Amino acid sequence: MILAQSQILQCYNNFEVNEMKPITKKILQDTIRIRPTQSFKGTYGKIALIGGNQNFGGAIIMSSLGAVYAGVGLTTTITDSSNQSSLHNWVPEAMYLDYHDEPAVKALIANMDVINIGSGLGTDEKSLSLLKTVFASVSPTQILVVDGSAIDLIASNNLSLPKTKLIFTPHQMEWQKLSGVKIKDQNENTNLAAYNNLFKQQGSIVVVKSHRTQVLTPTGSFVNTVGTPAQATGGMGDTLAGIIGGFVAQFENTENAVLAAVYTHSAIADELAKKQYVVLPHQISEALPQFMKKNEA
Ligand SMILES: NC(=O)C1=CN([C@@H]2O[C@H](COP(=O)(O)OP(=O)(O)OC[C@H]3O[C@@H](n4cnc5c(N)ncnc54)[C@H](O)[C@@H]3O)[C@@H](O)[C@H]2O)[C@@H](O)CC1
Ligand SMILES: Nc1ncnc2c1ncn2[C@@H]1O[C@H](COP(=O)(O)OP(=O)(O)O)[C@@H](O)[C@H]1O
Ligand SMILES: [Mg+2]
Repeated sequence: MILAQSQILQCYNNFEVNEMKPITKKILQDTIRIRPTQSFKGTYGKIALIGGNQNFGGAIIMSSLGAVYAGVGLTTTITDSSNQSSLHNWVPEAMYLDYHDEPAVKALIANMDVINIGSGLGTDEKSLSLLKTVFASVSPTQILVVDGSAIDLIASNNLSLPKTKLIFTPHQMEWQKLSGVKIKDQNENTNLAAYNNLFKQQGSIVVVKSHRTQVLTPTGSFVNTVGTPAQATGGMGDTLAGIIGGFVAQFENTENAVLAAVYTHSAIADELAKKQYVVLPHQISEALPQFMKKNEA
């Protein structure tokens, strides 16, 4: 069978559309900016991170560490009161608010550039109520990073999504719940098809985490080229969510900021894994300022 030229072009175009582009080191120089002399903490964004129930306090602490060490100007951690002193031991730069005080939560998030929700949030009634409050409060100009338990809650309660800039960070099981694509069937084509059906139109970004994380955006799809099994430890995704929040709060192009955060998280792990059997999430955060300095442009 001989294809007409227009059909060949169509095949080529389809191929181009489905081919995921590699995320490489170049994304760092496209994203991480030398800081202007005339700036102050307000220049680098305000973030609130919501999560960490009595059992999963570590998750929101690791996430907060990621955001602060990524350089966001002001960070507030909204969590269960049992986590307050550990939070301040680990990261005194972060402010604290009790997540049971929903009127105060509403008032605070109104002033944020970025809100992260879900790391260690849990899936009980309290968690659901908080998620609904946040969904009802966010505005279209804010960025909402949705991780962990918040993804489970959306899927199991079939929640409708708020009209804001959404970034989802599911691991493969969470992506299965959110998209309906079973883990065994997840690949570049099925993930992209589900993304196009469910998330593309509203302009959301989805970070499907795995040993080679995919980033699906309205303008293209990308696959990470770095990362190590030394990262396979609890809290690694919580940390990534914090770094993503920190990058999108500071850097202008949201899509590039997400790609740069995904690359940075794994590239630091690769570096540490040259000398360590396992890389701990907090070590990645602590290495961020030096890594970002080396790669600013
Ligand atoms: N120190 C802490 O406080 C931690 C809290 N965490 C929080 O705990 C909550 C539940 O987390 P998870 O749903 O990850 O943990 P779970 O262990 O509750 O659930 C994950 C389930 O998905 C399955 N699964 C299949 N493929 C997977 C993949 N590629 N990656 C991960 N799981 C896969 C697992 O076998 C498991 O059954 C989240 O809010 C999370 O943020 C976790 O991040 C772990 C550390
Ligand atoms: N074998 C691996 N190679 C590279 N990266 C990995 C590997 N295993 C896990 N990761 C990374 O670790 C993180 C795990 O995320 P997640 O399961 O949400 O962790 P948690 O919820 O415990 O913080 C993701 O960023 C994923 O890409
Ligand atoms: Mg997770």
